Amino acid sequence: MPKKVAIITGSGRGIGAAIAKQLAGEGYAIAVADIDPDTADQVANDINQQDNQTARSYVVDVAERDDVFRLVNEVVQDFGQLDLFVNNAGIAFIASIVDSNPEEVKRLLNVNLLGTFWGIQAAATQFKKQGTGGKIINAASLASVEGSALQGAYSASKFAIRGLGQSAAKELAPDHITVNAYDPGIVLTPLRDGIDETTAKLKNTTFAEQRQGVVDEISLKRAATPEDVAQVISFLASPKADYITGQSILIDGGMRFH
Ligand SMILES: NC(=O)C1=CN([C@@H]2O[C@H](COP(=O)(O)OP(=O)(O)OC[C@H]3O[C@@H](n4cnc5c(N)ncnc54)[C@H](O)[C@@H]3O)[C@@H](O)[C@H]2O)C=CC1
Ligand SMILES: CC(=O)C(C)=O
Repeated sequence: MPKKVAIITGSGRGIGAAIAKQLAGEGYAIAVADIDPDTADQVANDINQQDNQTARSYVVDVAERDDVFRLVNEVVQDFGQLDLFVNNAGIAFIASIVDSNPEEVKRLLNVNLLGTFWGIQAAATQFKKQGTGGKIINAASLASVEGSALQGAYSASKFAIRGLGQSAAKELAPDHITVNAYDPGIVLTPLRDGIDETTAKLKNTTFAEQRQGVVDEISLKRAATPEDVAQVISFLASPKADYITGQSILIDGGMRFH
């Protein structure tokens, strides 16, 4: 039986790399798609070195609609089909709304929000063409349920991704396409390190103190690993989640309840 095929954007490192490795271990052929060709190659090589695991690397800037459609076409040419699209790529910066640089704001919205929009559009177009149904999973965030100071653009992008996912879930259900999201809290990745480094500078404190302050807010008293998050994507991608759509799952160790 041919392997199911998954595209994971932003899978050259961090949460995306953990998702790629988790799903490869579960039998998916993986398209490791990232703007950084070197890290994408590295993750694909790591996967291919495991017994019976398959991956290929692809370069994509998710902010570019043509790039995202080209990615889907290339993956279908290489692997014959598409079953799962994970819109994981995302960027963040820390600044007050008043001080936010307009170019940085536009780039963030282009990558996080429009990148997810194009991903849904390209994946759903392919699923409809195949007539197979499919699964789309989007990276939202704890920042999609509660805004934080110094994360205005980021929070706006993540709230919007949740709304977009709900609309897509309703529109695509007749084609047996489910659309869900994951809402991590604090995950130990380069993106989170960047947030804590900048926040520490702005608050005139150390990185260690800033990080500890954040971890103190987590009921489980530890930040998540990328592998913690990948377990939830594994569930959402599996047949166990066939009857779940339009949902967003908090993975924050009990920081917020709603
Ligand atoms: N780390 C955390 O604490 C949290 C992360 N998230 C979300 O999870 C997702 C993954 O985050 P991390 O792994 O922490 O980030 P990361 O910065 O460690 O990794 C992101 C990956 O995306 C790639 N990327 C960036 N822009 C891209 C573009 N335009 N096109 C294609 N690839 C691009 C980067 O090259 C990198 O490999 C993001 O959407 C982020 O907003 C959500 C909540 C918390
Ligand atoms: C990076 C991120 O999504 C949070 C919640 O800080």
